[in-house]
Amino acid sequence: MLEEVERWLARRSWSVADRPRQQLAAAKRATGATVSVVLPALDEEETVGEIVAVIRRELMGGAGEPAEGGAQRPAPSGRPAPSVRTGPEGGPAAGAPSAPAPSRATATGSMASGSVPGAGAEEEADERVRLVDELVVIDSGSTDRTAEVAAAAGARVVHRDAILPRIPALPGKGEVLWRSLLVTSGDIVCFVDADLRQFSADFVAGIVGPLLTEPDVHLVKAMYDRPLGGQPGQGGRVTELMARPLLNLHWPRLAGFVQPLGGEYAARRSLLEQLPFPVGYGVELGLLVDALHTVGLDALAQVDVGVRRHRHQDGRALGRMAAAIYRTAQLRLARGRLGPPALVRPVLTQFERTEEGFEPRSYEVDTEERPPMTKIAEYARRRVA
Ligand SMILES: O=c1ccn([C@@H]2O[C@H](COP(=O)(O)OP(=O)(O)O[C@H]3O[C@H](CO)[C@@H](O)[C@H](O)[C@H]3O)[C@@H](O)[C@H]2O)c(=O)[nH]1
Ligand SMILES: O=C(O)[C@H](O)COP(=O)(O)O
Repeated sequence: MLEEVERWLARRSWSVADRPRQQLAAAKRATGATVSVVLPALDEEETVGEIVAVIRRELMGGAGEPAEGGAQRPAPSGRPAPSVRTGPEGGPAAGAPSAPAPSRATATGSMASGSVPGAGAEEEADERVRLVDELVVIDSGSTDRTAEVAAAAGARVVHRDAILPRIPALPGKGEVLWRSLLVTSGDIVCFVDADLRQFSADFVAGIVGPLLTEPDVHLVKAMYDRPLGGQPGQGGRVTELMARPLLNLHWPRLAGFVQPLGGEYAARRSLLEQLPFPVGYGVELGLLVDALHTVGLDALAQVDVGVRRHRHQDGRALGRMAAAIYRTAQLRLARGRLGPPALVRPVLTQFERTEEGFEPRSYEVDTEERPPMTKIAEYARRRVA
């Protein structure tokens, strides 16, 4: 792992528990920033309603329901506490150095020093938590009841074809994220997948938080454990098999992202409006690489929001997703969007959830090649003999 990435992990990886919602609400008032949440949705009638309801209830002042009390909420059990540890490269957890991993206090040091005036914890007891100003579901061409369910739960629903009709919509998730910028107005735009199960409002509060409290942060991705078939850490197959190797080898500065493909991320509109959006599943990798080149690594961050459960696609569908991601990378490489000079010995950094957080473990990538056997003297001699 690059030293720059180790430093970034210590500075720019947090846990949702680091920024209580009341503190975020105060920061939001102090800065006057507005927040839009966008849910791209293609046939998500089973899950979209619950996600909309949770966001409205917990982050939009309850929409008629009792407001959250002024006391800071205790962290529910299972809430992530630590963020990312910068540990030894390639070593097991037991081999961790005695030097302390970046603690939560370290990670939030800039907040503690009051980077946003008025963002202290002493807020009025009856302050409602209004972190989200608008919630929009962009219907990506659903044939099920996604639009009705989302509207009934309280979202504004906009069909992709109703946005910018001058340019006919192309299929794909990136297309609707791009179009969403035209029908939302928040200074901060927060994307959340509509297929999440057991959704927690921490997903939104976690990634919007640093954008409200850290003026130098421009894009924040969620990180989480991703179970698959009941097994922790086994989800995110395209992430592990395609995106992470691509990023490590071509953009090693982005190797510290635990979930580079995750669909939950928030960014300043001022950044998003400058970036091209791949229309399909390449959009996350494309935005990450282009954001790196536009605002630099220190303007990017990640926040641990717990566990992500979602609808899993089958292997063939993931193969098509992987191809789109590879193509997105290829286009950026062709445009000269390269990271620092290739590492002499390329490494792959993976992450493992431990009690302390996500622990990076780096492995050398096989890179040596043997010459054709005809170049080997012993082989030539053997043929003569
Ligand atoms: O044409 C589409 C396809 C998907 N979606 C929505 O986009 C979200 C994510 O799509 P999904 O098929 O569930 O993606 P995953 O298989 O979960 O893929 C992961 O990896 C992708 C590639 O980076 C990301 O886009 C996803 O957010 C991320 O969850 C869901 O709300 C979908 O309804 C659309 O709106 N339009
Ligand atoms: O992000 C990914 O890698 C894909 O969404 C696949 O995720 P899954 O393996 O958890 O289905």
